[in-house]
Amino acid sequence: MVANATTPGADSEVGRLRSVLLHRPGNELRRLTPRNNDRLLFDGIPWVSRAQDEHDAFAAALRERDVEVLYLTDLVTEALEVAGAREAVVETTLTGPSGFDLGDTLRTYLRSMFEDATPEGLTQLLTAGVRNDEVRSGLNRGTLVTTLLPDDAFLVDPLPNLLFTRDSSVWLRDRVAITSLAMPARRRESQLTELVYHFHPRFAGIARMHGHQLEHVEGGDVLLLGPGVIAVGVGERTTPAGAERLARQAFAAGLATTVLAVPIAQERATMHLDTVCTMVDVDKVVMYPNIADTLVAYAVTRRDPGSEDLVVAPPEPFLVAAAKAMQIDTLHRIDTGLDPVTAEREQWDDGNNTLALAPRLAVAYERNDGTNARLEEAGIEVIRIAGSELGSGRGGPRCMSCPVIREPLG
Ligand SMILES: NC(=O)NCCC[C@H](N)C(=O)O
Repeated sequence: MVANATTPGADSEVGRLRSVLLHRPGNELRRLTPRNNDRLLFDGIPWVSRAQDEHDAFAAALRERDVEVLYLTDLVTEALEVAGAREAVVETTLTGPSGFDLGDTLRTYLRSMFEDATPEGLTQLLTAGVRNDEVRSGLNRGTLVTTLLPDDAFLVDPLPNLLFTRDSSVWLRDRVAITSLAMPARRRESQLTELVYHFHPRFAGIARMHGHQLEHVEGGDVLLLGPGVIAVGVGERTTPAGAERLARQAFAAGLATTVLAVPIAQERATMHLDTVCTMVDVDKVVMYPNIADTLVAYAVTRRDPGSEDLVVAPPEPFLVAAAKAMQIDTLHRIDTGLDPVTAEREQWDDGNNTLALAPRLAVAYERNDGTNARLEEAGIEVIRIAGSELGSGRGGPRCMSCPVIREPLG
């Protein structure tokens, strides 16, 4: 089954976007302070109401182009109404690695707090987290844990990076892969996407793959280059083992014939493949030129249909390997900037991180003048959005969106 206007699924980066999952920034951003922002993966302290305005304008630009906007927190709240959902998420939040530092008394207290909350209230607790000083007064005698932890210790971490819905799930044709996020500050995010895709009635019967407890894969590293061709960045966030398992699963489910494993430098500027390269047309990418000549891909295929054995080809220049796998003559590259300094500045500000709404129609941050001009010279219509506050988390329009329905390319 391939996506049509109503069936969830996406099999390309540029097919007409019909439905998208976003997260409107909320109280979880109000948790950021100069002492925790590095650990929580923000480069500064965003002005929250302005970030919300910018995000609302992003959502409005999508709706104007007939894209349905789904909000993650609405889906979580609705999923929590379904029998079994609350118990499942309370368990994954308070036990196992996420609840390791709580101790039994506090865990019991938080469990009853979570069980008594309304669905909206529980969504708030799960997204904005819980600070020590918020519960200490409610506990009669306190616990050793609440007594010894500082006031501002998080008993349940806030999730400011929920803003980047791209990373915690990814649709591959008619299946959704629940990802496994590498950074401790983001690991709980895919407990929420798991909750939504498991329990929300809208996704009943949808096949799920990968899994939040498996090897690390993040959606920002996964690019659906064309029918049957998936590129997977391998670096800070997606491990070689994560890419290998995703490739195996994609082959087994008939979702791909070639997976391109693309090593990227393990550093913040290149945390995901979509920070250096996104598609803006069926045969065009906007790409960070400073690495364009050194980026390589290892084409991974199956030895033969039905076989578990993978064949890994020697590395080739990324654009060459991609064009070959996509069976096109050339995958054209539009550079982020003409000179290396502009290119580096605009790559940092997510000039490469565009969201295609259709072939040759892309949403981009307005601040990247050079890149946007070059996109337009290349025949791409650019929908500019403000991102001064949104960008403080280091992610652009692609990072902030998870396509749920894209029409197949005609
Ligand atoms: N796909 C993306 O590149 N997402 C951006 C994620 C930014 C977030 N602050 C992070 O460090 O994970």
